[in-house]
Parts: sequence; structure tokens; C-alpha cells
Amino acid sequence: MWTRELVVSAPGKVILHGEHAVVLGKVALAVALDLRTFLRLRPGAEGRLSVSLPGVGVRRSWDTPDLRALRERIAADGDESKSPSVEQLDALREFAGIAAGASAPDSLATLAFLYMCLAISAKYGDVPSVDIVVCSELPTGAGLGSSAAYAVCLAAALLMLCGAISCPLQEGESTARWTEEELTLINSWAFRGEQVIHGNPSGVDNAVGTWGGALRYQAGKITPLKRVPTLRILLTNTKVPRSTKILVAGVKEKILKFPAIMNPVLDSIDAISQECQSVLEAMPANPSAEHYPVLEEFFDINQHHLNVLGVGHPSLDRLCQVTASHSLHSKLTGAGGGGCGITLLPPDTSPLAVEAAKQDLCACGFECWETKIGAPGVTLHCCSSLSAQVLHALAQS
Ligand SMILES: Nc1ncnc2c1ncn2[C@@H]1O[C@H](COP(=O)(O)OP(=O)(O)O)[C@@H](O)[C@H]1O
Ligand SMILES: C[C@@](O)(CCOP(=O)(O)O)CC(=O)O
Ligand SMILES: [Mg+2]
Repeated sequence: MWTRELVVSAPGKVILHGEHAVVLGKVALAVALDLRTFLRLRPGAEGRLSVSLPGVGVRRSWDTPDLRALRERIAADGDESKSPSVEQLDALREFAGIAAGASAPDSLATLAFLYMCLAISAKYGDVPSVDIVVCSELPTGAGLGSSAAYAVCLAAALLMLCGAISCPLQEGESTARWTEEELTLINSWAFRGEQVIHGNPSGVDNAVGTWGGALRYQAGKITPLKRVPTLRILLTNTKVPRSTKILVAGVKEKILKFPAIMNPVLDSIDAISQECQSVLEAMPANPSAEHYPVLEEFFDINQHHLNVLGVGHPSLDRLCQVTASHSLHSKLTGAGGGGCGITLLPPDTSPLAVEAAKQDLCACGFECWETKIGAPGVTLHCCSSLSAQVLHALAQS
């Protein structure tokens, strides 16, 4: 029986360079954002598992014996090294009443929950009767890794509920983190959740959600950056909706169609990530304006490359034009096709210029805010340590 009320949180991310190319084994540089997803666990009615996902309009509850029977039927074998199969996902869709091929946020979120719950419990034992609520400070489907933050929270909570990882929060503590070994397990299960949502994820987003900070990611290899200077970044959400799954599939198609044209673009993006890593690691902790021009050029070149890959959007072109008119440089971040862009704010940018750029971006119908990067990864909280705002959001559902 689960008797405690606890909250798990995980950060969203910003990809500085390497989105899409990272799916094909190239290097990406990514940093954790100070916007998080929160999952609250509470003891639930005996024999019931309830899930409330207000961000995507889901409120479901199942009898635990029904879930156990479904687990046996789909032969979820609880192997974190195996991808979800088409047959397993079809059976889960049928159980949850989700139409075949449905890719709406609520369908994908429910499917990812059911898959992770059954596969994890197949390996480590039943999930006890609990009520789960997930809310987020991240916009959904905007390139900031909301899917990975959701999957990381689910993986940590479900693994803890089944006893596969510890509950590291001692009486009297407000927050706690898991051991390196436990984080590796959380990350591998979160990747399975990302597979349900994205189809073919690289794994960079769940790695940042798990470990936080700033890291280099290539083909499953995670390397924390040696030194990350304080970078001022303006984040702009064009609010144009898009699906990572569809955009990633589109890039694959383009590469298959024009390999000789597209592969050099991917190689160039890889080189940008590597050069950028060297530049960042050589910078002082608080860089001055003279360090920024090279970073700005990398942004400009990569933005052109991403357009060549077919993941641009007129709203992102607009974002880049508006910031350029204030001598600022931007690129899309995440899957593109709308969603968010990032703009570098060199230290000599006057507050008036930043304010004017923000006003022009808002006049386009965009939303923008300055961010702090390098937030901590997946964390366990006691409820009383959370802000009133988060507690309010969790209580709403
Ligand atoms: N707070 C949340 N609650 C439930 N599902 C979520 C939440 N945040 C994200 N998701 C899932 O992730 C999907 C968005 O993922 P994706 O298209 O990869 O965009 P991104 O990761 O850039 O936000 C949503 O459709 C939904 O299924
Ligand atoms: C496009 C990609 O590189 C990043 C996708 O990020 P997001 O889901 O748009 O936040 C895909 C991936 O790495 O799995
Ligand atoms: Mg995503």
C-alpha cells in the first residue's frame, strides 16, 4: 500500500544546436529549463488507479485487476531495452477506447501512461492503488520537451511505486534526488514513454529531463558540458501548434529522397554543435559581449540548415526577422514547424532594446520570456515545499 503524498518534477529543455540531426546520430547540445512538469502521487481508492492530466484534458481511472489482465494479454515483458510493439500499442488503444492512429495529445498521453505502467509493473511488481495528477509549467507541443518531462516524471513515479528505485526523501527533507544508477533506470524507461509519443526519439530530451544541467548528447552517450557560461536567452513561443512525431518523420522522408543533398546538411549541423561546445567550454563564466558574435553566427547558420531540412515555418521566419531588426539572432528550438524559438541576448544589449524586441514579438501574437538555463533534473519533493502556484495547479484537477 502507498501511504505518502509526494510530488516528482522534471525540467523541460532547450536544444541549443542539433535538433533533428541528433535523431540520426549527430551531436546535440541541450540545457535544462527553469520550467517544470509536476506529478503528484496520493494514496487512492483500494483496487483503483486514477490518472488526471489536466493539461491534455484526461481524467481516467481503471480497476487494477483489469490492468493486470491486460498486462498478461499483451505480454508486456518489462524489458526496458525493448521498444513498444505495434501489437502492444494497438491492444492498449483498444482497451482505452483510442481510435487507431489517433495522435491527439490526450490519446498519446494516455497511451504512454498505460504502456509505461504495464511494462514497468510486469518487471517490478504491481503498481499500488494511487491517484496521479500531472500538471506543467511547460507549453505542450512547443519544442520545450514537455513530452520528455512527462515521461521522466512517469518513469520515476512508477518505478518508485513498484519499489524498483528508492524513495529517497527522508522525513523533514523538502527535496531529494536519486542515485546515478537509479537515474539511469529512470532515463531508460522515460525513453520508452518518448517512443510512444514521438515514434523515433533520439533520447536527448529525456536525458536532460533526468539529469538536468547542460549536456552533449550523441547516440545515447550523455556527457555533461565541462563548463557552461551564464547565457541570457529569450524564449519565444509562436503558439503555432505542431507534432514532433510528424516533423521527425518528415525529415526522415526528405533524407531518403535526397540523401546526397541532405546528409552534408546533417554533417554541418553536427560540426556546429561540436564547435559550439568548444566555444562554450572555453568561455569565462560570465562572458562579455565580444564572445557572442560567434555564437550568433552559429544560430544564423543552423536556422538556415533547419529550414533546408523542412522544419521551418513562416512564424519562425517572422520571429527571426523581428529580432534581427533589433540586431538580435534567433533560431528555432526543438522540432520546429512552429513552437518556440530562442534568441541570444548579449550582455551589452540595452534593457530598452530587449523590451522593444519583446513588444514587437508580442505584437505578432507571440509570447516571450527570459529564461534561466541549467535547472536540476528529476527531483522528488514533499508537497509542503512546493510553491503555492504549483499546489494550486495540482489541486485544480
Ligand atoms: N503535462 C502533460 N500531461 C500529459 N501529457 C503531456 C503533458 N505534456 C506533454 N504531454 C504529451 O506530450 C505531447 C507533446 O509532445 P511533443 O509533440 O513532443 O512536443 P514537446 O515535447 O515539444 O512539447 C502531448 O501531445 C502529450 O501527449
Ligand atoms: C526534433 C528532436 O530533435 C527534438 C524534439 O523536441 P521537442 O519534442 O520538439 O521538444 C527530436 C528528438 O531528438 O527526439
Ligand atoms: Mg517532445
